[in-house]
Amino acid sequence: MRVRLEVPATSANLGPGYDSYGLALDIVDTLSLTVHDAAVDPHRCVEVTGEGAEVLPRDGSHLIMRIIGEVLDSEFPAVAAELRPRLSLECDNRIPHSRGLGSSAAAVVAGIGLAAELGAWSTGVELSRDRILEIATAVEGHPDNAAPAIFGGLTVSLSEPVKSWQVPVRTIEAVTVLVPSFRLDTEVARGLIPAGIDHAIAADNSARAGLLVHGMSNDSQVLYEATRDQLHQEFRRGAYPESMALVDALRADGLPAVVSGAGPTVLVLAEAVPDALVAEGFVAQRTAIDLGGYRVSREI
Ligand SMILES: Nc1ncnc2c1ncn2[C@@H]1O[C@H](COP(=O)(O)OP(=O)(O)O)[C@@H](O)[C@H]1O
Ligand SMILES: N[C@@H](CCOP(=O)(O)O)C(=O)O
Repeated sequence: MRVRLEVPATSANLGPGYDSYGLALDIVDTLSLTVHDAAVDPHRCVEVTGEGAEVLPRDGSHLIMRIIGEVLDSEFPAVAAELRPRLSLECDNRIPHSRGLGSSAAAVVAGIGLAAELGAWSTGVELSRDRILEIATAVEGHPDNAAPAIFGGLTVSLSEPVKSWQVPVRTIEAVTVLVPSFRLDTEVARGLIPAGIDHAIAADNSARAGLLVHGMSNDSQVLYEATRDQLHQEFRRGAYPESMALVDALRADGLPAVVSGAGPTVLVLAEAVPDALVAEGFVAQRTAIDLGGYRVSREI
């Protein structure tokens, strides 16, 4: 028995929607989980091609394998001990790591989705996508990447209680990501956010977050005003100065540019960016919006 799963990259925040807004992108990791007849070598149960192939572990400490094991234990305890030693995983990774494109959320969602499919096959019990979001949010600490990876499109999510809604995207079909070669660990970037925030800033961000929904659904002309943020990007400027310089230059040219997630990738809510504006060290890529979230299928 084999389960195949494709999971999209995601861009969180979109400017004003810190820890709540996210967009699924057509940059996809493909995973294949095999259930063998007998136990496999636990030190060599994972194969990786593409992003991270040189550094990711090949044993049960691999993030996706670890999540599969934890979800089998917690959600499908009757079959977990019998299944876990017989699993091997193949990963074909396309989502860049530590660039603000939701690679860790994609890995976590993939692990839960694979475990859910395996659990359903062996017990008949289905995990809903809402439950998968709850589990992924508990692991990630925020729902904004996991929600679009699960449901697709543009999502607005709450952390308490964990809940997410899809917002129809009608004004744009694709966006541009400008991906640098340098990395920033999301945990490090989260450590730069202050605990409290000025009331006027919160009010301004709230207005722009509402406007962003209007911009994505009805009127792309408002996307420039809608994407200004004061909740997170400025506090992190010192951690990604090149990205903020690029955001500033793109915005000076009238483009709705923001830092993607915790950075350092820059996201522009437009299908193209003039070549002259692409700063050295960044690679511009047009990417369609993924509308369905992760896809899973069984091969028996
Ligand atoms: N497909 C994957 N398989 C295994 N580990 C992964 C995968 N994707 C991400 N990770 C882990 O997550 C780390 C990146 O997480 P993070 O700093 O949150 O960045 P991102 O913004 O890309 O989510 C990687 O260095 C790696 O340890
Ligand atoms: N809201 C989070 C989003 C992190 O996204 P990632 O793709 O950088 O992991 C934050 O801004 O910290």
